[in-house]
Amino acid sequence: SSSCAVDDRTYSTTPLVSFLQRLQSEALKTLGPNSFDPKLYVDLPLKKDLSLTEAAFWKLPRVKGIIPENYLHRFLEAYFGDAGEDLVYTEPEDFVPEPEGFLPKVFNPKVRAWALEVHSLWKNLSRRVSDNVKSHPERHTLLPLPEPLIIPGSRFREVYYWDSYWIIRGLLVSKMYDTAKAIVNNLVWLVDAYGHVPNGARVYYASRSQPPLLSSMVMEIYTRTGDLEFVRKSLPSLIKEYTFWNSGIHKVTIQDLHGHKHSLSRYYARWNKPRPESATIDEESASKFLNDSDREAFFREVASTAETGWDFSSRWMSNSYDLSTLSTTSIIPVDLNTYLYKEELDIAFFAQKLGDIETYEKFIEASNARQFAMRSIFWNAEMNQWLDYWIRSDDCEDVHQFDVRNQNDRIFASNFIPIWNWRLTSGLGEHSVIVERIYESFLKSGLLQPAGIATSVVNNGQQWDFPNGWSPLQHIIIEGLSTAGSKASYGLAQDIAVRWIRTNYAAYNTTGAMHEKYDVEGCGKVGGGGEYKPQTGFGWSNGVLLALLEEFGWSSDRDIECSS
Ligand SMILES: OC[C@H]1O[C@H](O[C@H]2O[C@H](CO)[C@@H](O)[C@H](O)[C@H]2O)[C@H](O)[C@@H](O)[C@@H]1O
Repeated sequence: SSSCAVDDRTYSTTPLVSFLQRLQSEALKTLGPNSFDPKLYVDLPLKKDLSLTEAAFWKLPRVKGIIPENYLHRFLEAYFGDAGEDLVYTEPEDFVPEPEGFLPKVFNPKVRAWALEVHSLWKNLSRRVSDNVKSHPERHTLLPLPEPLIIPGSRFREVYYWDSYWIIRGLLVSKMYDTAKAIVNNLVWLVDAYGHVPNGARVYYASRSQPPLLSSMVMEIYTRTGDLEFVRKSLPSLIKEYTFWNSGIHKVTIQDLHGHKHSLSRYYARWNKPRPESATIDEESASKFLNDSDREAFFREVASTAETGWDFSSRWMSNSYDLSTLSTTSIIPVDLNTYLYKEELDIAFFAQKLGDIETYEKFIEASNARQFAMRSIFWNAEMNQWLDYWIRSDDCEDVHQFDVRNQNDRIFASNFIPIWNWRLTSGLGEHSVIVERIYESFLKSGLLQPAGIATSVVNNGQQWDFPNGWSPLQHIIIEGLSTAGSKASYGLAQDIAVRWIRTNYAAYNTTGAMHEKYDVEGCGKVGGGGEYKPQTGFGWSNGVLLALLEEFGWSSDRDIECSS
């Protein structure tokens, strides 16, 4: 990690989070590591004031420094509600069992019945913040979002930033426009409160964000509903969020070989301690660091990696098999800049619709500059992929000098994320030729597997690596391939969608659930690896499934079962 002097101010933690983290660490000593989920403890709502709770905690007996299990259980019961209790179930008002015009291209009766079941899962995932949080915010780590919301599911019992984009894509297929707008209104509320959208709607997530897709959410909703008033209300927050990503520690300047200076963005959390939701794990991972400043630098990389949404992945490690080599803050990521490019175009579009020509022109100019920057810094014409750029850890200049050897030529699904917006290929050559090259490069990459697109080609046990496939990455690449304007790449998009839908279906039949991630080596296999047990529910997988079924349909004579 970098030893350069940077603005390393961090968020301060709250007394409640510090206490719950202490409880988490004591609970681990009592209960042991088997099936221990550290996040549970920082999600516990207090029944009484913190001072009373803390006083009772310190009075608990300890045997050889450990709280006996029966005492711990009694204490938890007396002083805390259940994790997740501060969110209450609420039936979405715009839910109907079979919306009019639902999935008109899905004819196969089995697939239709299943899609309707997945559609009905929105009801399971629908919540609102309980009144207790509003009356006693200091007893909860949950943030008091004003409107109804949809959670990813299982241990992810609160709103997540980038998950919400695919949840909204699915809600739009389900014609649940009000629920989709409520999600955006909540995120806008968060931008107004924090200046950015936190990773998730818990106070312990506030020091970092997640991949910025807020403008994309507004765009999808606008495209479906034409609601310009909704755009007008959201636009100031989109601009505020844009500033967060393009200033201060998130902004990096790099000079190319022709002397052009480019501004690009990176992930960078304002946090240099263990992540509260995984503090026991982070403490353990940091045990090899002997001095405080190395530990702090490592914790900063861990939190910044959580900001990427890809936590954790060899993509952020200089040694693919060693988590302690995380270097996220020294990496300029292809996907983040693709999302920001889109944000610039979206803001320009909205501003033009609203007659704000000055903002329109400013954001068109910004998008042109980022397009040029991405072409100059990320594009690799030999591989026909966009590669993350690594800033050397000893390069402390304000302006970094481009060196092609600092492009990371390892293979990740993110190397193809820019195809989500084909305007990013302008200046690279004739469109049809570039499409063909990228298409070939993707086919040769090793990412395409029997059940979908792998996240990387390295199997190191991390969850954002091989053999896991994640719905958001399938969706972006499929959408990119399908909009390239080439028959072959549309065919490939459809082929990947069919593989993904089949694997989701097979796993749903055997497990009764939609999953957070899948193992793409074989049809019907669910994902694994990482620091927590695989989760079900699952917001973004449901959203992507519905969006793919809407785009590609399913004919009555196409089998849904895994093909042998
Ligand atoms: O508790 C560990 C980490 O869990 C989250 O990350 C994973 O789940 C999120 C919700 O589906 C998803 O947005 C993220 O991409 C996943 O890696 C959380 O976002 C992390 O910040 C947290 O440390």
